[in-house]
Amino acid sequence: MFKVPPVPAQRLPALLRAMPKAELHIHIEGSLEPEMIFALAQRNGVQLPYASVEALRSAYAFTDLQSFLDIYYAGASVLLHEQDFYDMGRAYLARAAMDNVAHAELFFDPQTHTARGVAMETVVGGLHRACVEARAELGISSALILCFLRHLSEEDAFATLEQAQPYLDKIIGVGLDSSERGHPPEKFARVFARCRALGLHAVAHAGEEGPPAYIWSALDVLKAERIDHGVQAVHDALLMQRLARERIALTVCPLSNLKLRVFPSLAQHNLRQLLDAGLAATVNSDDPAYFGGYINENFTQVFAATGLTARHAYQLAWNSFEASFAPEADKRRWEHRLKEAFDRCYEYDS
Ligand code: HPA
Ligand SMILES: [Zn+2]
Repeated sequence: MFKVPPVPAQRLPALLRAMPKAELHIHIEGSLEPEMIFALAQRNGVQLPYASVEALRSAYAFTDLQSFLDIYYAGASVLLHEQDFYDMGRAYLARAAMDNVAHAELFFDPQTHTARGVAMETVVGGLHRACVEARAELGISSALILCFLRHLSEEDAFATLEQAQPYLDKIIGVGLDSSERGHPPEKFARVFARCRALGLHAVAHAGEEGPPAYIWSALDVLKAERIDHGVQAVHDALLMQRLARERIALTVCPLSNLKLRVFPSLAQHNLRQLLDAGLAATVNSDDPAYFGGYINENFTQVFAATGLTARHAYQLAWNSFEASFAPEADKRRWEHRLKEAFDRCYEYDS
């Protein structure tokens, strides 16, 4: 293992920003900034229940996951055309490249769009074009993960998979998101089995607000390869041992957890506990336009609040590459760049 050099505390934020990293938990609809929501509403003739960008932004005061989801789905209603999905994806990838994201795996929620009459082809086509062009023009690698909305039925999820069949070459995997409580992973056992048989990777949100039992069933029933959030695992010692032993990555989202009141303050976030227990945790932004920061902001704020060190930073970035679904050769290249960033750490200014 690479020996992480000592990094003076004042240089740590600059190192966090400069180090290459992968983002594995970003809902692309959650990257829609209020300005873009208004611009798309105007372009598409969609009426919004907010008078201005400021009025919309001031509605971003959440008390839990559901209070966020209500406004998040309303924001996504301005997306109608292939170009809209392209613009949204491209804007996120440009922003992520500025944060030295080498690779991003983008969640998208097709049911939010197909329910409004938008075709699957429009959604996947626009997002895929953004990924292809961003790689060529910005050098950022990316991939798409189709998420099923867990508050909807198994039947609806199967219909969505059916609609996605012609575009499976543009999708690396499936996920499970939306309202967690009352919608356990086992509700989607058969859909996930079908997806895995089709060669798709599987991930699932579990243990954000829901109990450790949902993490167990995401692993055992859905065969999820990563757990999105997973922070409630600390309440189950046996589960913690399993996650550590099997190196199952948790895609942790500190600012999301703060804004949705999963933790009362960032200082009380359990990221350090997860890392120190040997879990393959990563840092991600979840829905950056809604939660007050992109990935680097998540890194710098959670490090400042919890006293994480350069050794943790290296581990988090390394975990993000290891846990990604990218080709092994890409992972090795990014991990080499990561080491170089740490070797140059004396160059970074606070
Ligand atoms: O954090 C989240 N949890 C569940 N569903 C979501 N959809 C967007 N963000 C989230
Ligand atoms: Zn999420």
